[in-house]
Amino acid sequence: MSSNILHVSGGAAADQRHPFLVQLGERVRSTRARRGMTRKALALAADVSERHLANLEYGEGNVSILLLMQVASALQASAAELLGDVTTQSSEWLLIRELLTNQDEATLRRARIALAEMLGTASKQRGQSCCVALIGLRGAGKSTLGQMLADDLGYPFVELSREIEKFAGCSVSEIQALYGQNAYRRYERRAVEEAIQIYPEAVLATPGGLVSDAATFNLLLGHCTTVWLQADPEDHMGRVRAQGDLRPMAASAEAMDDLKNILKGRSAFYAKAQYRVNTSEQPLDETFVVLRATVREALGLPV
Ligand SMILES: Nc1ncnc2c1ncn2[C@@H]1O[C@H](COP(=O)(O)OP(=O)(O)OP(=O)(O)O)[C@@H](O)[C@H]1O
Ligand SMILES: O=C(O)C1=C[C@@H](O)[C@@H](O)[C@H](O)C1
Ligand SMILES: [Mg+2]
Repeated sequence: MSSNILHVSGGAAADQRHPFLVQLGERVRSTRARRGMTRKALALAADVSERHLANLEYGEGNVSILLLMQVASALQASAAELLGDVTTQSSEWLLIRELLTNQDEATLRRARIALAEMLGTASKQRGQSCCVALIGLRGAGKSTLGQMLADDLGYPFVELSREIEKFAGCSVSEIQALYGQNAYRRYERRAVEEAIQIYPEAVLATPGGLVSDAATFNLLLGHCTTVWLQADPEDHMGRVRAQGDLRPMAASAEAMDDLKNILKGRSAFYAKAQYRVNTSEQPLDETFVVLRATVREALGLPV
């Protein structure tokens, strides 16, 4: 349905209103009712005309983002609440959001860990898991150092990308090309679920993009001892290039900028790992010494 036929009112014409705008209007009305505000009072507080507000409430007219922000602010609600974000859809959700709003990162982290334990997405056992997951961007050294670490610990080494390819019966790039990114993420989730179920002790090399799926990453954080293998952008690029593989920066004239942006966008997620080892500070064998000591100490094994 085209969105330029929205200035209609009532009766059969109401059928032409876009369902999203109708629901948006209903949420504005119900939030206003919850706040005990008349339309007139809200219009005044939001500095919009009553006519405009009525259009919004009846889903007639494609409201501008700025006007929506004004209305949300006057209702002391978030724009997400008016837009119908899942985290605003019940009284419990709203109360939980309120509890977490304005908390610092450290408190939010404690809340996430407590929730994961309560909801069963974290391992029941307290302390460090013997399933060690290495995370980081492409070329961080997850496969190379992961195999070395597994050999040293006497644990199986699990390359999650290979597990994904086994489930799918084709390569990672074929999964992405043939079935799309969402299907790939489902395979990735399944590979993590199976690995943590099958192996009480293992070293997992994870795909670099895993952190972009919050549910899969929560699962990993809840069940594994996690290490972020960090590197400078130049090293990520140099190592990936040396392997003759330019994904995910292929076909980009500004490959380095892309890589830096990906790293910047993901760093806050990679940083949720319990430990981090900087692989750019020393050559491979010395990095392994640092990683080995970090993991052995975490697992309570002799260094
Ligand atoms: N200090 C170092 N730490 C880790 N790897 C290093 C270091 N110096 C050089 N390398 C080299 O960098 C490469 C890292 O590639 P590797 O395939 O292990 O990364 P990866 O994180 O598994 O990447 P991908 O996400 O593409 O699977 C290896 O060839 C390794 O020998
Ligand atoms: O860093 C990335 O975005 C990716 C890395 C690969 O391991 C795969 O996860 C996928 O090809 C995407
Ligand atoms: Mg690898």
